[in-house]
Amino acid sequence: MRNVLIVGAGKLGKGFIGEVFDAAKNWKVSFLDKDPRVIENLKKPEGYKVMCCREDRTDHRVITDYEAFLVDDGYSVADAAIHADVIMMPLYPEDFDDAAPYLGKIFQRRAKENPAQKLDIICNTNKNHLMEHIEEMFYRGMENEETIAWFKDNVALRDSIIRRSTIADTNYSTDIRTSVVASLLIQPPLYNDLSDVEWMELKDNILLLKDLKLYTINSTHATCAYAGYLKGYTTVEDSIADPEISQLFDDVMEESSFGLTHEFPITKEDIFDMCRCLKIQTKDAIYDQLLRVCWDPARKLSRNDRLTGNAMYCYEHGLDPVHIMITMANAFAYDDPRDPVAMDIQKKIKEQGIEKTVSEICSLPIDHHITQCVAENYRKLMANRK
Ligand SMILES: NC(=O)c1ccc[n+]([C@@H]2O[C@H](COP(=O)([O-])OP(=O)(O)OC[C@H]3O[C@@H](n4cnc5c(N)ncnc54)[C@H](O)[C@@H]3O)[C@@H](O)[C@H]2O)c1
Ligand SMILES: O=P(O)(O)OC[C@@H](O)[C@@H](O)[C@H](O)[C@H](O)CO
Repeated sequence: MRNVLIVGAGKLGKGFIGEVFDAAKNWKVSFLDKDPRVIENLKKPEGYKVMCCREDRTDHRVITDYEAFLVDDGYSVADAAIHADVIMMPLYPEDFDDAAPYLGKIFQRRAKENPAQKLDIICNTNKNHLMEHIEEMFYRGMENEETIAWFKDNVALRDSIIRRSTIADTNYSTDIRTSVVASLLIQPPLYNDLSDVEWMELKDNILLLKDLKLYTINSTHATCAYAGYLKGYTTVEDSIADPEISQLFDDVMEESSFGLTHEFPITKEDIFDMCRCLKIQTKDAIYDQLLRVCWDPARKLSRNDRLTGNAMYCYEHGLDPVHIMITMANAFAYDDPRDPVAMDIQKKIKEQGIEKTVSEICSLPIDHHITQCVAENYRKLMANRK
């Protein structure tokens, strides 16, 4: 048996990563999470359920054979971390600032007790250009140069690209749905062979491909989600069935393709290849929640993320990103009270006005064409919403 430790046992951790390693049979799966509700639920004898929606069939999987650890001061996960062959980290970007130093501390023991076993750490976020920061966060937890030297010689810290949606009502839910249509693309090389784990694929050029994915799959996903929210829909499926939103989706994809093909040495075929999964219909719908896809609009609107980053590539290469800027305005109008970041943006708009808020959240000058157009779109949208 080989050992995988999954750090972050929320929707993706349980519903995608945990499920595929469990299905691979010769892996012992352990989970680590900081939320006591996640661990309490995972420790129940009935385990957790995943509805795996494939193109031709739906598998109803029940996963029971694993260990689950809470992040605690006693480091109860230490043994699992010291003997892991692979550590998967399906976390939000900001969570690495706690999770990596926590593991870094445990690695001080691993470097002494189990130095020869090679380790792969695979990060699972939608944020690009984050790996140097994550590496620094690991070192922050290590108090001596020997552990850092051991880490550099024996650990492959890698990024990945996630191309599937995995849904549940909460991160601690044990009833999860996942769309099984595309592999996890992992930056090579790894020390361990993952070829027995379905949906894991080594892929070169992850840095470029991650921008490509974020600026197509995620920009259109966000487009659909913010427009859908404003029309009162609650799922991606209902939203995309609306002809107006479907047209906006296509228009944003066109603009994204223009920006990417002008910024990078890639072709429309590369984009089509990455986005092939968007065209695959699963036999049963997963009912992807708009709340999850809209979640944290400040990150999604930040300078190098799926909306502003995309709009800037178009702008810099001479195309006015009219439809991406509609989506950006929709994101500023998104005001679901369950989303604290959206609430924070609404407060900023009230206090300092839309232009300053767009400039601040998107890190663009206040007199920039994109700032001005997004603010204008927002004003029109709000006038019609009254
Ligand atoms: N769910 C999806 O469909 C999906 C798809 C693509 C990418 N992603 C990305 O995957 C990551 C996880 O998303 P998710 O939907 O599973 O979120 P989630 O909120 O369901 O799960 C995240 C889990 O991480 C745990 N966590 C946070 N900090 C931790 C720490 N320091 N130590 C241990 N556990 C910690 C949380 O308690 C939570 O249970 C995000 O970066 C997201 O953008 C998700
Ligand atoms: O996870 P986020 O918040 O960055 O983005 C929400 C969704 O767009 C995202 O999770 C997708 O479902 C996923 O990237 C699969 O394409």
